Amino acid sequence: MSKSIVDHALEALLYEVVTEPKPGLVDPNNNGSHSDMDVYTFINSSVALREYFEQASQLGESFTGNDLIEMFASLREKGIQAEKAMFAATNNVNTHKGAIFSLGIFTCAQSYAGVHQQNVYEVIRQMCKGLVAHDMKDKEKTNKTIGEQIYFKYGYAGARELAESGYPVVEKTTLPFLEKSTGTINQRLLDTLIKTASVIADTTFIKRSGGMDQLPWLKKVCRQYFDLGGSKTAEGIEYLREMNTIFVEHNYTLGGCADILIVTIFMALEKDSLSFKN
Ligand SMILES: CC(C)(COP(=O)(O)OP(=O)(O)OC[C@H]1O[C@@H](n2cnc3c(N)ncnc32)[C@H](O)[C@@H]1O)[C@@H](O)C(=O)NCCC(=O)NCCS
Ligand SMILES: Nc1ncnc2c1ncn2[C@@H]1O[C@H](COP(=O)(O)OP(=O)(O)OP(=O)(O)O)[C@@H](O)[C@H]1O
Repeated sequence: MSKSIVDHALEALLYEVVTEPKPGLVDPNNNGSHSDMDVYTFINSSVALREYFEQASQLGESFTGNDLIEMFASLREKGIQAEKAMFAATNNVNTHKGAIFSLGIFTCAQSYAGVHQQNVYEVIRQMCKGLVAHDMKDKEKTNKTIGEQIYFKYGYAGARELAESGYPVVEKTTLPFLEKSTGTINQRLLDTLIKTASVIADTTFIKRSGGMDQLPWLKKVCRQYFDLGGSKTAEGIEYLREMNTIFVEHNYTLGGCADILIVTIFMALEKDSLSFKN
C-alpha cells in the first residue's frame, strides 16, 4: 500500500476545510450555511475515513482484472461502508458524502495508475464508463436522491457526470489554475475554489437555490471576485465575506465545488505542486 497517497487524501480533506473565508461552506471561523456541523465535525469525519482511503488505495494497487468497471464496483461497496463510518463519526451529519465518492475514485485510480504507468484521468474514465446510464435508469424510483431528482428534471448528472468524463475540469482547469497560482496556500485554495464555482454546476447549489436559475448569478459573483483582485486584495477577501452573508441568508452552499477543490488539492499534493509560492 502506498502510504503517501492515503496521507495526501486526508491532507486534501483537511486543507479544504481550514481554508477561509469560504462562502456558504464550513470553515474554522464560520459554519456558513450548515447549522448541523462545524470544523471539528470535519476533523472527526476525515479521521474516520482513513480506513476507507487505505482500502481504496490498496484496491487500486492490487487490482489485476481487465475491466476497471469491476474495480469501481468494488470501490463503491467500500464507499457505502465509508458513508456509514462518516455518519457514525458525525452524529449522522453528511460532511463528506461527495468526497467519499470523488476522492475515493481519485485515490483508487491514482494507485492503479502508479502501478500500471497509466494516466489517472484515463483510468477514471475506464472505471466510470457507463456510470450515468447505470445509476439513472429508473425514472419512476421513489425516494430519489437530490442528484437523481436533478438528473430527471434537468438532464444534468452532476458528480456522476464529472466522474464518467474523467474530471476534465480538474485536468484542464482547476489543477493547472492551482499550479499557476501564487501566494499563501490559503490564498491559492480560495482562488481555486471560486474558479471551480465559475466552471462547474454544483448540485448542492442547484438543490439549495431551487433550480438552475441562480447559476448565472453565481458565475457573475465569481467574476466580480476576480475583478476585485481575488484573495490577494483586501477587497477580494471582503467580497468573499459578503458572499458568505448572502449565501447564509439564502441557505446556498458550494458542497460540490468543495469536493472538486479536494480532489484538485489531492492531485497537487501528488504532483508536489502545492508548497508556498510567492
Ligand atoms: C454519486 C454520489 C456522489 C451521490 O449521489 P446523489 O445522487 O446523492 O448526488 P448529489 O447530486 O446529491 O451529490 C452528492 C454530493 O456530491 C457532491 N457534488 C455535487 N455536485 C457535484 C459536481 N458537479 N461535481 C462533483 N461533486 C459534486 C456534493 O458534495 C454533494 O453533496 C455518491 O454518493 C453515490 O454514488 N451515492 C450512491 C450510494 C453509493 O454508491 N455510495 C458510495 C459512493 S463511493
Ligand atoms: N467545507 C465544507 N463545508 C460544507 N460542506 C462541504 C464542505 N466540504 C465539502 N462539503 C460537501 O457538501 C455536502 C453537504 O451538503 P448539504 O448540507 O447540502 O447536504 P445534506 O446534508 O445531504 O442536505 P441538507 O443539509 O440540505 O439536508 C457534503 O456531501 C460535503 O461533501
